[in-house]
Amino acid sequence: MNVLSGKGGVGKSSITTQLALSLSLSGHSVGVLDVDLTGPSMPRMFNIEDAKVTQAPGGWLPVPVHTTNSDKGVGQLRCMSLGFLLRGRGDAVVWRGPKKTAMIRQFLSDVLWGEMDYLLIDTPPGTSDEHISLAETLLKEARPGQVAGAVVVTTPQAVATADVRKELNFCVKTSIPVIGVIENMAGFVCPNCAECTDIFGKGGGQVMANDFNVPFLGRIPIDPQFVMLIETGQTPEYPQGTIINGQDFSKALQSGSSGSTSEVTKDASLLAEKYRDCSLEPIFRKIAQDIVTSVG
Ligand SMILES: Nc1ncnc2c1ncn2[C@@H]1O[C@H](COP(=O)(O)OP(=O)(O)OP(=O)(O)O)[C@@H](O)[C@H]1O
Ligand code: SF4
Repeated sequence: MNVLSGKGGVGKSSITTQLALSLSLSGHSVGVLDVDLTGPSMPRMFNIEDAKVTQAPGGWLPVPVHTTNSDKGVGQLRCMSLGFLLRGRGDAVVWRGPKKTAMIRQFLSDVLWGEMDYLLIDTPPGTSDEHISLAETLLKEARPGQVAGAVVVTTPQAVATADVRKELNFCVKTSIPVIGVIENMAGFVCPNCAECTDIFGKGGGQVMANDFNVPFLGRIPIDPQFVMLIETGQTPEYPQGTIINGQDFSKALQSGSSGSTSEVTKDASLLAEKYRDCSLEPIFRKIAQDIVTSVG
């Protein structure tokens, strides 16, 4: 599935990482392909910036992020990003359209994913060359039923939703099925009392989903602890008595996990363990389950 938005900074990459973690923690084999060639952020978000991609006969081997063993099965998460091929962290890609298109084609055809239940593709904002190339290649090379579709991310305000409407029109024009719309940054979770306030308004995502007759997958609030987790890999720490969506997160922190039955194997990234202590985890888990049900 493809995570898209017409607007930058709405949280596509963060949502891609969290959906990928939710899916792998529930026993699926997941690949994450970062085709944001001008600003690849997956290596940073998964805390695997120093990893190197290995060239094997027949293609590139993606970077393993983590493996989980649970009653639901063995979940694996692997990632491929241009970021691994750039020499330094700050290096930027200044290629023109045809070179970008060629690289995306190569990413889609030359990565040896192995067994995989879901491939999540994180795209740059807009409806640029990358998107058209990606849509064309995906639709041309996929077997019937293999392209699940696009998850479109928006924020609640009107401006974001206007840009995101263009993205939905793009999906209609290029015949990419839309799995659903996610409204991110929907309200702010206060770090003191966990009260959620709708600072950017409310409901733009739901209205847009209704207008395009596509499913609305859910609202994700702003949680400063989530920024810490994503940007620095730091464990979320909620004050005593923090109840979010009916779950006591301060208690979860004391016990070291939020009650999930799955165990992270020794080689697993700490990120997966920390992720389970974040208030947004139950929301992402529900959205991931709904996506699995909808795409099969
Ligand atoms: N629900 C949320 N709560 C708190 N912070 C968030 C949330 N969603 C995203 N962020 C933060 O917002 C910033 C932008 O998010 P992200 O990089 O995922 O957006 P993007 O749409 O992928 O951006 P780009 O258009 O640059 O690719 C990041 O610092 C991220 O940690
Ligand atoms: S939500 Fe409550 S605790 Fe949080 S900043 Fe506002 S008044 Fe203070």
